[in-house]
Amino acid sequence: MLEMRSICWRILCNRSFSSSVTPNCFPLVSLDRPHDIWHPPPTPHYNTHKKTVEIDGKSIANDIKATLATEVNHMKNSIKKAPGLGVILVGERKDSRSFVRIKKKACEEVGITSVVVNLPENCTETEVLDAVSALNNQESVHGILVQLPLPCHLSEQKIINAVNVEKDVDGFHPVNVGNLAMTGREPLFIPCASRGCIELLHRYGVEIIGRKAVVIGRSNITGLPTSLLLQRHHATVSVVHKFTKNPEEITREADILVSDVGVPNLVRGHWLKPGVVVIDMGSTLDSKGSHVTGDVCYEEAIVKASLLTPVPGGVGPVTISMLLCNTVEAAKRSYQWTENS
Ligand SMILES: NC(=O)C1=CN([C@@H]2O[C@H](COP(=O)(O)OP(=O)(O)OC[C@H]3O[C@@H](n4cnc5c(N)ncnc54)[C@H](OP(=O)(O)O)[C@@H]3O)[C@@H](O)[C@H]2O)C=CC1
Ligand SMILES: Nc1nc(=O)c2c([nH]1)NC[C@@H]1CN(c3ccc(C(=O)N[C@@H](CCC(=O)O)C(=O)O)cc3)C=[N+]21
Repeated sequence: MLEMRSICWRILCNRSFSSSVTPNCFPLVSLDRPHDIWHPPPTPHYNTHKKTVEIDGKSIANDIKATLATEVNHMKNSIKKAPGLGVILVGERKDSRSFVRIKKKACEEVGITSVVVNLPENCTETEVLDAVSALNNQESVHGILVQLPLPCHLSEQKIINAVNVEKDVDGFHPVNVGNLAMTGREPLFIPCASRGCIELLHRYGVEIIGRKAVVIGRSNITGLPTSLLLQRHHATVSVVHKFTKNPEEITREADILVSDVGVPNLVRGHWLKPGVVVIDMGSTLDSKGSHVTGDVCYEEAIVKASLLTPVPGGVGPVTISMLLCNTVEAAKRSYQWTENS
């Protein structure tokens, strides 16, 4: 038996948690706290047969969504309010439209109200800022997401800065990122893909403390927050980017490898140490918009890694469920409502 306490779970349930090690029964895991360091089971279930285990992100996401649906239902019965997500989508990019569709459907599944503001590709920055401001002021909207990337003529920086920090469910506002980076500070929201990555590691019994983690990519939305969050969970983190020389020499050292690049098959078998845990966050949609590919060469990784996320069906669905968590947490904070109130 392992005892695992997480702030997030305590907020959800106001009790500590004890469970046997199965991937589908873990509580949600949030940031580390001095007294909430999670200790892994002595014999992780995933590598007992020395065979690579594929991480089932879909079933974890379903599990999280079921928990959230119950909670949202309680909230509706108790205060007659539902959590609300506002999404701003600019332009016609196929991948962005597809991601927004997925997010909207996931909201429906758990009872979160969602509103999508569609703006044309050639809209002005003022129009986007006005849309952000309208959502900031809308009481029924607790979370705001501006789908990225934005067309080049719009300042992503200005627009993200305009989102109310308390509604920043993407966790991209500099105040939230700064608080994630600084020891002793707590962001209101952790970026969904990074939070999803830690969630998967915890649910599969992967020890993070003291392990060597390598993150490929350093973008504001995935690589950077993932490396910060892994550090907060006490991994020793190296970051690889476009200018890194001989990246495979660095990745071969990794106990945990996270790839956040968007280049299919960048990570080859000889980049991996035998037994490594691989989290493939890459998600590249083909030109027809029908097939998504990760960064890791799956056929080569499956014979080297101990644990591997597939694409699709790995970290992607968990990222979406983390967005739902962040939105429910935002609504709870806004109404000062807990399961026990
Ligand atoms: N599954 C999920 O939940 C999510 C998936 N994604 C996916 O993750 C991927 C990355 O997204 P995003 O971070 O927005 O992309 P960006 O293009 O913003 O960032 C890519 C990063 O990869 C680095 N990079 C590019 N080429 C190489 C290379 N050859 N070797 C090493 N590093 C390289 C860049 O380095 P440099 O900084 O030097 O330019 C940069 O830091 C995309 O496929 C996206 O769809 C994103 C969010 C969530
Ligand atoms: N403001 C903002 N927030 C984001 O979180 C954000 C963003 N902009 N821009 C783009 C990236 C990308 N991203 C993904 C989320 C889910 C999947 C996902 O669910 N993928 C499925 C497959 C999806 C499919 O089949 O099309 C899977 O891996 O199984 C992928 C990628 C979030 N992003």
